[in-house]
Amino acid sequence: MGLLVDGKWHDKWYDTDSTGGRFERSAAQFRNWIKADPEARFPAESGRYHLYVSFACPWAHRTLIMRKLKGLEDHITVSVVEPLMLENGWEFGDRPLHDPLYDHDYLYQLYLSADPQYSGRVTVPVLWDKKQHTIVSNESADIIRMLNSEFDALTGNSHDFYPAAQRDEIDTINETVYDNVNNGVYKCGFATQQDAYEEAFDALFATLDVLEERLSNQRFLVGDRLTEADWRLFTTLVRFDAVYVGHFKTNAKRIVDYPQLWDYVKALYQVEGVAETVVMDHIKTHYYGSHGTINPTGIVPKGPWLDFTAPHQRGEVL
Ligand SMILES: N[C@@H](CCC(=O)N[C@@H](CS)C(=O)NCC(=O)O)C(=O)O
Repeated sequence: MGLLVDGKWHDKWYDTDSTGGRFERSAAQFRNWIKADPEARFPAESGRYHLYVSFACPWAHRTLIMRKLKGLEDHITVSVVEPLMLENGWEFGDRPLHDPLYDHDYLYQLYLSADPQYSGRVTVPVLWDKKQHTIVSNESADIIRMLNSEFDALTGNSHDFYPAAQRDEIDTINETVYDNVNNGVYKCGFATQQDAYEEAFDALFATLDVLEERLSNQRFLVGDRLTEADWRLFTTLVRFDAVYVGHFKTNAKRIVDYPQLWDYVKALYQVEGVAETVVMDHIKTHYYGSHGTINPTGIVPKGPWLDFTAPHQRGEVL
């Protein structure tokens, strides 16, 4: 685990000394947009863009799901890094976990080719432009919106996961889910002081209780149709019992203990194409094996046994 400073790699864990033991996620720095407009700097074109992801990462996972649901598999190529993130950060390996574009050993080399003086964390997902050899975006929240709308003319796929009429509601729920759940589990797991951990833990379970209640009255987070808000929540829920409960100490309850949330996560898992984006082996190997300060032995627990394919009650989903 490390970061680049003025173009040089440093092997360094997150700094929580200056924040009272609290983990604070830094903002993504490449924030360009692919546009449907052919005159744009990054126009939507088939075969031009590549997604670098980790199967372990919940943020990258959103982009894989959106690529799948928007029928973009023939238009945007993808490659997957090694599950372990160690002293050199994300690494490429032997096929199929190699870098198919440049044969780099480490993801930070890709960041350096986009910006030789880059300072910051080297994160997945990365949306890469093969034509200009640069990073379009390393912010998953932006990437899923581009995939949702900008390639529709190419694919003819008009599923809209961010419909105009629901945007305010989606943005509002996203904010709570991001702070307290998506990032909330990391705030628990990476806290280095008791009060910082407990604060994040309380906010996480208070929010899960609210979501459980909300899902007892409606099928999805925003009314009756699936939106990006659901996919953003899903990638955390699907990792929760297998990883966060133990590794990040988020153990007040498991997702299987919440009847609505468990039903909901199964329903989303069973949407066509989604199951193959959930690679539990990479997920468990990554978390338990990459964070030496949290799990020094690197032992990966064998359980739990979760059946996301069991029947659910949420009706037809997509
Ligand atoms: N804001 C980014 C966050 C991505 C992120 O933090 N990814 C993690 C993997 S789950 C990562 O690559 N971390 C490496 C690091 O922090 O050094 C997004 O949503 O795309």
